[in-house]
Formats: sequence, C-alpha cells, structure tokens
Amino acid sequence: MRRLPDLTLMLVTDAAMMARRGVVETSLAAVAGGVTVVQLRDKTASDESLTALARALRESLAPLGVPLIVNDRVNVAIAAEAEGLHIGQEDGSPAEARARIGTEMILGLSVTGPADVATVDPAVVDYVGLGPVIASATKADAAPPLGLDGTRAIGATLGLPWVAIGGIDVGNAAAIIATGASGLAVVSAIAAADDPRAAAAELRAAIQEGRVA
Ligand SMILES: Cc1ncc(COP(=O)(O)OP(=O)(O)O)c(N)n1
Ligand SMILES: Cc1nc(C(=O)O)sc1CCOP(=O)(O)O
Ligand SMILES: [Mg+2]
Repeated sequence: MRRLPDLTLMLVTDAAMMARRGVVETSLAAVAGGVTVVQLRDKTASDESLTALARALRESLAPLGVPLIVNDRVNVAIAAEAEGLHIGQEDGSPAEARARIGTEMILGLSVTGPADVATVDPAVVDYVGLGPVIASATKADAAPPLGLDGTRAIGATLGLPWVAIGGIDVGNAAAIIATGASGLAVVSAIAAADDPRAAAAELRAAIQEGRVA
C-alpha cells in the first residue's frame, strides 16, 4: 500500500528562484523550516540533467524522511527512484502514468476546475493539487484562479487528500488551509525568499493557525 506523504507543506522547486544557493541547499533549508515534501519542477532542463539533480536531491532528503516528487516527467521519476510523480491534466492519463510508475510510487494529479474532477480516480491517484487558488505569476499557463470559495467547493468533491496551490504566501495561508486542504504547495513564497527556512517556518505556523481557527 502506498504511503501518502505528509502534505502539510510542499515546496515546488524553481531553479531560477533558487539559483543563489541551488535547488538542493535551498530545499534542505526549507525542510529545516518545516517543508514536509519536495516537488522537483523544471520545465526546461534535459531529462539527463534533471535525473542527476533528482538523484542528488533524493539522497539529501531521504535521511530526513522527506519524500521527493518529480513533476511531469515519468522517466525522470523512475530513473531517480523518486517517491512520487505529479502530473497535470495535459500530461497524459493518470492510468497510463500509474501503469508506468507501478503501485508503490505516489501519484499526484492537478485539478483546475469542476470539469477536471471526473479525472480523479482514488484507485489511481493519491492526492490532488487544486489551483490556482489565487493568480500566480510563477506558472504562465495557469488556469483562471478559483478563489477561496471555489477552492473550498471543489475540494469538498474530490474524495481524497488535496493540496492547494497558486499565489500562496504567509498572508493568505491560514485562510487557504481553512478551505479544507490537507496542505499547501508553494513555489515563490519559499523558493524566492531571502531566508527559505524562516519562510517555511512562517508558512507552517500560518497553516497551524488556519487549521485550528
Ligand atoms: C501540487 C501541484 N499542483 C499542481 C501542479 C501543476 O501541475 P501541472 O498542471 O502539470 O502544471 P506544471 O506544474 O507542469 O506547469 C503542480 N506542479 N503541483
Ligand atoms: C506550479 C503551479 N501550478 C499551479 C496550478 O494552479 O496548478 S500554480 C503554480 C505556480 C505556483 O507558484 P507560486 O506559489 O509562486 O504562486
Ligand atoms: Mg505538468
């Protein structure tokens, strides 16, 4: 049976934002601040270079018990022996991805609106990334933002754990987790922060606040 990661706070990497310290060092600082799962996301690197980075990242995260999820690229996830794969609605069928990664890897699927909910089969998919909650400059081709009410309404229909994503920062994290998300997935709030560890810790505190409110 697959072990679902602790979805409380997912860092989604961005090489350009993380260039000062590098993806591995920035990810480790974020984990020290409270990130519970790391998703390696790179739209331009070659499969070969991304596999090398994924292997290095996984070797650093494994001793800390933090799973690595690879975005988009099934071959990289498999070659790097990542704990999981995340795919979107345009990245092929979840059933085909599951057939390729096997039954042990974690599979995440993006949902951008009500029309996508029918693609979520809990027998195939382990978690959902639901968004964008708020408009985000980080993903140029993102769908229109759902807002808090839209996120809450769609999240309630998913029937499996889901993380909210898109435009999340310490100022809105509590309100977004209060929509019913299992956790939050963020890029710039941590990846672009001067102090990724402190940024992660502030987001974790905001998540805790939103959960008890
Ligand atoms: C947790 C999480 N949710 C959504 C996404 C977006 O995935 P996708 O729609 O495939 O878009 P790209 O990230 O590939 O541009 C995600 N990566 N993670
Ligand atoms: C990778 C990604 N996926 C999204 C979706 O809506 O599916 S929004 C997004 C970018 C999120 O970046 P930031 O935290 O900097 O807003
Ligand atoms: Mg994708």
